[in-house]
Amino acid sequence: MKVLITGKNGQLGWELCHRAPKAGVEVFAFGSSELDITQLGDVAQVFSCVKPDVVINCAAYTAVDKAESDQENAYLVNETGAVNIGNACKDIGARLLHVSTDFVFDGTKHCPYTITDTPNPLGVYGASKLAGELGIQNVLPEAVIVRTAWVYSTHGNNFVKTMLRLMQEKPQLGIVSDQIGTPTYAAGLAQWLWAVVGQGDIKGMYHWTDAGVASWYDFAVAIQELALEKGLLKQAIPILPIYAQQYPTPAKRPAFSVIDKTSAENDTGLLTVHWRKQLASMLEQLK
Ligand SMILES: NC(=O)C1=CN([C@@H]2O[C@H](COP(=O)(O)OP(=O)(O)OC[C@H]3O[C@@H](n4cnc5c(N)ncnc54)[C@H](OP(=O)(O)O)[C@@H]3O)[C@@H](O)[C@H]2O)C=CC1
Ligand SMILES: Cc1cn([C@H]2C[C@H](O)[C@@H](COP(=O)(O)OP(=O)(O)O[C@H]3O[C@@H](C)C(=O)[C@@H](O)[C@H]3O)O2)c(=O)[nH]c1=O
Repeated sequence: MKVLITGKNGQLGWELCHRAPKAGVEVFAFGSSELDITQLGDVAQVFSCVKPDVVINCAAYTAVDKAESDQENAYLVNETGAVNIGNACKDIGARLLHVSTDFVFDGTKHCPYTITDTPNPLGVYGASKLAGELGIQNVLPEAVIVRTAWVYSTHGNNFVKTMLRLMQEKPQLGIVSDQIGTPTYAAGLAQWLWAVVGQGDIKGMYHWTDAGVASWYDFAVAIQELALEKGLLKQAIPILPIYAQQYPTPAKRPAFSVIDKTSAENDTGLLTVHWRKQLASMLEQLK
C-alpha cells in the first residue's frame, strides 16, 4: 500500500515517517519545498507520480499567535491547501487522513468535547483549521479527520522544548494555569494513525490525545520534575501558576479543550496512554 505523507518535516510527519510499519506500506513523504499543498500544480504532479492509496495530511500553518496578523497565509495552508489535498484524493480514489485541532472549540464546556459538539474557534488558527475540516468534508465526506491537542515530539519546536530551554535560562517561570487540555506525544498519535491506515473501514471525525487532563502549569511542573529525574536539567527553578490575562498573547486560547477519545479508542482497539507516562517516554528519547 502506498502512503503519501505531507508535512514530513513537522513533528507529526516526522514521527509518522519514523514509526511506519515495517511491512506492507511504502511511504512517500514530502516537505513544503517538495510538495507545497497550496500549489495545485505541485499537488497534481506529486499525486500523478506517486498514485497513493492513502494520504496523511500533516502539513499545516501552526503558528497560533502569528496567524492573528497573517490570516491570509493561515487560511491558504489550512483551508485551501487541505481542500486541494481532499480534491486530489477524490480524483484518484485515495483515502485521506487529515489532522485538526482542539482549538476549533471555544473552551466554554467543563467536560470533554465530543465529536458532535459544535466548534466555535476563538482565533484565526482555529478558524482556519475548522474551514479546512469543513472543506474536506464537503469534497470527501468519507475522509478521516482527527482532532488532537498540545502536540510535542523530540523533533521540532514545542512547549516541552521551550520549557526545557527557559528552565535553564530564567530564574523563575510564570505559566498559565487557567487553560486546561491534554498534552499529546506525537509518537502516540502517529501510532493511532498507522492503526487507522490498517483499518480501511474507518471514516469520519475522531478525537485523539493522550489520556488525562492538565493545565499548561501542570504540564510545565511535570516537565521540570521528570527532566530533573532524567538528568536533562541540573536544578529546579520556581514555577508560578498565573492567569492567562497575566500572559497576554495575540491569539485567545480556549480555557478548556479536553476532547473525548471514546470512538477513536473503540474503533481501533488502541487505548490512550496517560500524558505523564508519554512525557516520560519523550524525555527518555531526548536524553
Ligand atoms: N502542534 C500542535 O500542538 C498541534 C498540532 N495540530 C495539528 O497537527 C498537525 C501536525 O502538526 P505539527 O506536526 O505539530 O506541525 P508542525 O508545525 O511541526 O509541522 C507542520 C509542517 O507543515 C508544513 N507546511 C507548512 N505549510 C506548508 C505548505 N504550504 N505545504 C506543505 N507543507 C507545509 C511545514 O513544512 P516545512 O517544515 O517543510 O516547511 C511543517 O513542517 C497539523 O494539522 C496541526 O494543525 C493539532 C493540535 C495541536
Ligand atoms: C512560553 C510560555 C507560555 N505560556 C503559555 C502561553 C499559552 O497559553 C501556553 C502554550 O503556549 P504555546 O505557544 O507553547 O502553545 P500553543 O501554540 O498555544 O499550542 C497550541 O498549538 C496549536 C498548533 C494547537 O493546535 C493547540 O492544540 C496547542 O498545542 O503556555 C506561559 O504561560 N508562560 C510561558 O513562559
